[in-house]
Amino acid sequence: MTLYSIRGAISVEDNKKEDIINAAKMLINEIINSNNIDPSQIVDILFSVTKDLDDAYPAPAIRSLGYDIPVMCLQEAEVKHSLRRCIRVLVHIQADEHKKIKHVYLKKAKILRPDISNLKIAIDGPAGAGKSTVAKELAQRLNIEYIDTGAMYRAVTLKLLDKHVDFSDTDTVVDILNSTEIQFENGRIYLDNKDVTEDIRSALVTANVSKVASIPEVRRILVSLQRKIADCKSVVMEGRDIGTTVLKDADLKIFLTSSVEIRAKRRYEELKRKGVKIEFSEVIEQIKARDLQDETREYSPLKMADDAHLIDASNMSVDEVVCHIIELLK
Ligand SMILES: Nc1ncnc2c1ncn2[C@@H]1O[C@H](COP(=O)(O)OP(=O)(O)OP(=O)(O)O)[C@@H](O)[C@H]1O
Ligand SMILES: Nc1ccn([C@H]2C[C@H](O)[C@@H](COP(=O)(O)O)O2)c(=O)n1
Repeated sequence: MTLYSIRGAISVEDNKKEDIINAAKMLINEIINSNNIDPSQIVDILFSVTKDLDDAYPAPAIRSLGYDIPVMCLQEAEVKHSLRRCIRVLVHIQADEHKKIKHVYLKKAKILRPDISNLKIAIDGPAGAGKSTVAKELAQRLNIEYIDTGAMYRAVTLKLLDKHVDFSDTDTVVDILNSTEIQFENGRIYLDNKDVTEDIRSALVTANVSKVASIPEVRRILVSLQRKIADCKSVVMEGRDIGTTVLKDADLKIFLTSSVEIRAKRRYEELKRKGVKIEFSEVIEQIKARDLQDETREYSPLKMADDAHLIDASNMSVDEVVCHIIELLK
């Protein structure tokens, strides 16, 4: 017999008896199911609750599930800025067989262990809104993966341009896509095993990517790949249709924007820093043209998901935006 410890946590909507009991039940059921436990293997259960949950103890959830297991409830240590309305649990089990333990974090409590909780954050918005800057920083702070879906459309565009493919020749576009490999590694993007991180930012790719991104077959293939990437790990994924199409069930959806003048100014300054010679008027026209094409395409256009949080970052620093998103996660 081996003794195993399983950790878990769940957030509770309101400080109401029913919500507390239901959340505790959901947490225990998920721990049992995802660890393939026979309830007779459970030795004891220790719950802790944050101070703001005082309408009921979570312990009755165990009895209402029909289990006769020793249970204890404690108050969690109060720590500044920590997750509110949260039930944490420690479950001890004894088993003859070897078990690979899965700790379970549900709802907003995923923020307690983003590394293991399949947390999905979707960030959408128009061109130059700061999506990649914010998504990268957020992913780094949460220690989870950052996926730039725009880079995937750019990589496909680069390949089609290199092969001089007519974008309206759908059969050839699909054939090429089906034999294309796109991978992210250490912040770099690889197209058929070649590092194309810089090449996909060229003016030619930028001018053509919206056209390629409006081809339904291209979107279908890339959306499926994006879902596969997010399937078994925590991600911050950014693009144009993440909240509306790719990750409809995301834990948090952000629609990030700024005025078109501010977006153009920031992009213009960025290009100047990189030594690119371009007029401000051209940058603003490019941004407007890309927005128009992304917003008006027939298939999966850029739009805010109904359940997304709107953030206008016109007067916010990157740090302010990231901190605001972390607060929304709690
Ligand atoms: N809140 C902010 N304050 C100041 N500068 C910002 C802010 N957010 C982003 N930037 C700057 O604006 C520029 C555009 O940001 P970024 O490339 O992240 O936008 P994006 O939405 O990913 O753009 P695209 O859709 O074209 O890929 C960058 O130079 C970035 O450093
Ligand atoms: N999920 C996505 C991501 C990107 N696109 C399109 C829209 C852009 O014009 C282009 C490049 O994106 P960027 O690198 O500028 O973020 O790709 C999309 O349609 N859907």
